[in-house]
Amino acid sequence: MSNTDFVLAVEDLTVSFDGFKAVDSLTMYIDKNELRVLVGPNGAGKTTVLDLICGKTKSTAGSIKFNNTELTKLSEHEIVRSGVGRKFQNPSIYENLSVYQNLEVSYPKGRGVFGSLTFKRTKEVEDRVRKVAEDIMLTEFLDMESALLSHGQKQWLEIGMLLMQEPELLMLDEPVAGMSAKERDQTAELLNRICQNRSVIVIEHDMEFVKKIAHKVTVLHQGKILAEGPMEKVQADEKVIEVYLGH
Ligand SMILES: Nc1ncnc2c1ncn2[C@@H]1O[C@H](COP(=O)(O)OP(=O)(O)OP(=O)(O)O)[C@@H](O)[C@H]1O
Repeated sequence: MSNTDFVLAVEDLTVSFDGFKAVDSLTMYIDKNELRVLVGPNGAGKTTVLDLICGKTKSTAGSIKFNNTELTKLSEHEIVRSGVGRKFQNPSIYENLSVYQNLEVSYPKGRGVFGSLTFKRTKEVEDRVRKVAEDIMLTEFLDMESALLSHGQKQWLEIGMLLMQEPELLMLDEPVAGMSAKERDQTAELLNRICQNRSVIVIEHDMEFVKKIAHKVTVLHQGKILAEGPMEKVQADEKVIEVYLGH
């Protein structure tokens, strides 16, 4: 299979911090419309992998190809523009704006100083806002000030703000942290819905949640892949059991 069959092809990716390899010769391929979950004990390198993909951290060696474009040579900004969206753990929404406005300002043309000055609410933007609001279950809250949303709804809004840019690859770091059981179920449905049109990489510790969303799971340990495959296979893997039970 050539690299062009994958949305994302990570090959021999390594990053050293003062000689310590946080990610060590990692090779991983993500398919179109795949939902991949990265799991692993604390310090395994999960966040660093996402930092490398979005350009926040520069690699020491190796390659990251997104639709066959080499990302390791691009700036964070260029990576976003090429179609990679990243959500960090803490929501960064504009609390004093309505849900509608938060989505609206995230529309690519409305971005930047020049963009916001010349920005007009067009039908295209409005249609996108409404579609995204539906995807993130916030249609009824479009006019509400975002500060008044629940913690879970704020997380969904931030996912929505990323969806406004129609990323082909979306990366989420522990999206259900702090959510209620019901919100977790709803988030699983949300993710299953949005990966129909894009690839998604999620870092997650909650194994019940992982089971509900993962097409495939990659287990990281000390910067390397310990196991990879469907959840049932990975859960039964002796190396994985060993690492998780800490023997
Ligand atoms: N900028 C940095 N400088 C030095 N060391 C770093 C840096 N970023 C990460 N590390 C180290 O790399 C290792 C991997 O960290 P990382 O945050 O990627 O792990 P993780 O799997 O996401 O863990 P957690 O589940 O706790 O978030 C850790 O030992 C961490 O201390």
